[in-house]
Amino acid sequence: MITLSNVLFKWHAQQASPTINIASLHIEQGEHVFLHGPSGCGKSTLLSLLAGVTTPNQGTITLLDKAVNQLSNSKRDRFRADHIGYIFQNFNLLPYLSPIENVILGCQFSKLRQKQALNNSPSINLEASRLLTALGLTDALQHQAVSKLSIGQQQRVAAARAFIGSPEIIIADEPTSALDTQNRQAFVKLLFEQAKATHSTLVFVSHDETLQGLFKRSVNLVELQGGTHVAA
Ligand SMILES: Nc1ncnc2c1ncn2[C@@H]1O[C@H](COP(=O)(O)OP(=O)(O)OP(=O)(O)O)[C@@H](O)[C@H]1O
Repeated sequence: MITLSNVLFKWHAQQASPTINIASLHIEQGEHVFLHGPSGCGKSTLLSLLAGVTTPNQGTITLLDKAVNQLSNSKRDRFRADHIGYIFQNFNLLPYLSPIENVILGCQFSKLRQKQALNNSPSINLEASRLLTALGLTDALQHQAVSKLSIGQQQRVAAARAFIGSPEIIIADEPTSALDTQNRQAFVKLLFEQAKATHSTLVFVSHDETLQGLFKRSVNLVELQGGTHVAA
């Protein structure tokens, strides 16, 4: 569950208008939301607020009944590690590690997620492998260096890393931009399956309007903010 209430955020105090100005946004647990809007309208900024990487100047961001903007930095880091899986645009994988090793990193900083991973499989390694298989990465590919994988295969590794330990919230920032249309749609469907299995909320950012129809709910960030965005 994600709730934003009267959230204002400026990157610089002297900014004339805030980058983020959201009176109200509510996303139910387990909902899959397509977040879109023109370049520069604040999508990545909103994701960093949701992930607690930045905090708003005003307002409240409530995730899973916790007002995360009121937590100390260290508690916010803990909350993020325990409850949020993040799929980055450029995947942020460690190229010299194998897919299995990269996926395990997803729960390295969270005892809670390690425990939850062990609810599914006898070891964290086996759980990483189970997720990679579910996301379509063959066993043979799971043990070689990630740098030898195709972009589409790397994307599956990034997704498995976000899902390990069943975090309640998955944030995906333009994860499909390097793929062709058919593979983008297939990847989104894989994310839906995984998110459904763990009843995770999915916030998916993309410029690609062809993906919008796959989602039950889409949020246009410009409209959400009152339609005031002026292209940078
Ligand atoms: N770290 C930062 N420091 C200062 N300003 C920033 C920073 N990150 C983003 N901005 C500014 O905030 C505004 C929104 O940027 P943001 O990256 O959130 O937009 P976006 O909708 O994700 O764009 P895109 O679709 O091109 O990725 C832009 O004007 C940008 O210059």
